[in-house]
Amino acid sequence: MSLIELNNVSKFYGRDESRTVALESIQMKVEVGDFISIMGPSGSGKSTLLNILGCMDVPSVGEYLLKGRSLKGVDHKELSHIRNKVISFVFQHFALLKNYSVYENVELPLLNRKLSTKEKREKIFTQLEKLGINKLYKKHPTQLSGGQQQRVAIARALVSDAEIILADEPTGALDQKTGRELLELLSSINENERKTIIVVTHDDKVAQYTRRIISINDGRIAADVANTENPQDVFKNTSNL
Ligand SMILES: Nc1ncnc2c1ncn2[C@@H]1O[C@H](COP(=O)(O)OP(=O)(O)OP(=O)(O)O)[C@@H](O)[C@H]1O
Repeated sequence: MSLIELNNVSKFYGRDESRTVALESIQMKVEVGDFISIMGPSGSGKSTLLNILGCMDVPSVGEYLLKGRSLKGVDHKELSHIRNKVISFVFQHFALLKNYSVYENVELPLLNRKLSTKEKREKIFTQLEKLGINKLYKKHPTQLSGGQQQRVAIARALVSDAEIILADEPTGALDQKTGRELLELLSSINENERKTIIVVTHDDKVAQYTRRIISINDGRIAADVANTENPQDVFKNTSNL
């Protein structure tokens, strides 16, 4: 059984003459531990696909199966409950709350959990230490570099123990070196913690860090290939990310 399965999924926006076909007949399986990039030109449907994979949006046609369970007909409230339990998001512009400290930002996914303050604190510091930002716990996002902010966003994604991390252009707002460090971090989280990671990117070099590359064009899957390149080789002779 696959972690996620999309069966013949299409997504339309608008009606009649203004109708846009954002995705058409997508057939796709995501397995536990996959590290996938979704690539394609602007407007090809990458964000729409990520939103559907992340249960932020529902298909117009077709079926979404999560661990074998069809989410057809599941209401908004339950969908958001499932999403909060299983899926975490990392965004290009970090999406941190700027009036909250680093600690409070990472705490957000735990607010509805029945955990003691001590248990929460342990969970939060475990992630902050793993990402090398524990000393920054009192700071606010505006006091941090882009790379540090993205690490906070990753700590927040990991603290909930969600199995799937979806990242939309996670290195888009970072300089090359910081972007590479972040991708190495995601690779190690994928390998060491068996988190399933799906990254949307328009950047070939970002995709080279992942182990499976799905290309979409005009809302259709144009290619779905295993990536056998070793990122270390890809980057040996280039500083371009
Ligand atoms: N809310 C919406 N209403 C109407 N059309 C939409 C909406 N969202 C996306 N679209 C259209 O659906 C198609 C796919 O858009 P999508 O944002 O998924 O592409 P993308 O590959 O993520 O693009 P980009 O790389 O520019 O972010 C585009 O033609 C877009 O104009």
